Amino acid sequence: MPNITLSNIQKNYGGGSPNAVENLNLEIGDGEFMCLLGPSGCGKTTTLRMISGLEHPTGGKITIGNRVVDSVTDGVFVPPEKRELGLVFQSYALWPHLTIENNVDFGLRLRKIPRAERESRTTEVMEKMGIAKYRKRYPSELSGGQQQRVALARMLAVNPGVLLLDEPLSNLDARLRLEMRAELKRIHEEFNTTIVFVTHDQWEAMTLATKIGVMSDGELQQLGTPDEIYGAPANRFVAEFVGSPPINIIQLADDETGGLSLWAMQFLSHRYAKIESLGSLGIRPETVHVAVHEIDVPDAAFKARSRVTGVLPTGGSWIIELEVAERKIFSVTSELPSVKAGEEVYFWVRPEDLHLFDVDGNRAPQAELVLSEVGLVK
Ligand SMILES: Nc1ncnc2c1ncn2[C@@H]1O[C@H](COP(=O)(O)OP(=O)(O)OP(=O)(O)O)[C@@H](O)[C@H]1O
Repeated sequence: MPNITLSNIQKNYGGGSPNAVENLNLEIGDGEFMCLLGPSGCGKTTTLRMISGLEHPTGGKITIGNRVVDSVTDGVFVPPEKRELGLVFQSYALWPHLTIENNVDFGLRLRKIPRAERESRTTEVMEKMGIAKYRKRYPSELSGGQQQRVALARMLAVNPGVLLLDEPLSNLDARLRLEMRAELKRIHEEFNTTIVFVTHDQWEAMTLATKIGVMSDGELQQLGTPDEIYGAPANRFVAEFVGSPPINIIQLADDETGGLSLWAMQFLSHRYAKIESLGSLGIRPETVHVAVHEIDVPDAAFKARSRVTGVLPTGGSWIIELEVAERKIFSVTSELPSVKAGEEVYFWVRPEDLHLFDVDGNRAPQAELVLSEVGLVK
């Protein structure tokens, strides 16, 4: 199955608008489940449509396998139907006048596949997708989730090497979404298909992807595995976009934020000499520990005295809201908290759990390394 390579891809829709996609370089490997993740308007759909050939880039080159399918400088453009890709968009239009079986069969007919082969292929895919029992029904007689599965089956029947999916689960309720996510993951494993999936839903991306490309304002912010994106965000945008509840950010070198910023700077300057190059400190809520007594806090930890202002059950876990020097810090725990609103406590964080960003908001890995090494030495 082919690799897809985007080199310096740019897209401008004209009319004086800014570039919808800017200097995008992306390599999608064989068998990859790549999620393009980002807020509304960041250029995800435009990118997917350029891969499919539904949209023309205004700069750069796209290669699928060994074939250049788009090259602005060389004037190459391969139309969508010649790219051998499967497409499913938010609205997964099925043919209303055709039965489910004929909808699934549709692409095979177009390709003039012999009847016996068509029948066996259609049956196989419908059985795998759990829709064989609806084969004689019409789309209007199925639920949204069932129709979604028919749309996927129709695509899988022609066995495309690559599936391009644009928010294909956005119309489903929470339970069906979950089921369909599991279904997609299964399809990916079973059919060994390369999948490019567009979503603004971080959970969807984290649960499905082998690689995530986080986009903002037409630019790729980070490309990495879900663990890399979550555990080592390349900049503050990625850190704040991924994670729920969101990462706590403490702005450094800003006297007006008061005590917490100052304590953070003191803590960091004891361990990391070049404090002036740092701009902010990020702390994921699940790494914020709460202790009633100072003695329970490890020596090397970053700690601050705080007050519990709320304990919020979320079903299976709790968010503890803490206030320190007029700032809110959120902690998440899966164990029933022993603290109550109004109590004075310490919150503490292991040095290796601190995310450091420079003044431009980019991750400062060297500083983190120094910090965690020094931090562990008592
Ligand atoms: N056909 C078009 N003509 C002009 N501008 C467009 C067109 N399609 C998209 N844009 C603009 O390009 C930018 C990127 O849009 P795109 O649809 O790729 O974003 P997205 O990340 O997929 O957003 P969403 O999640 O809302 O679908 C936006 O500013 C959008 O307004």
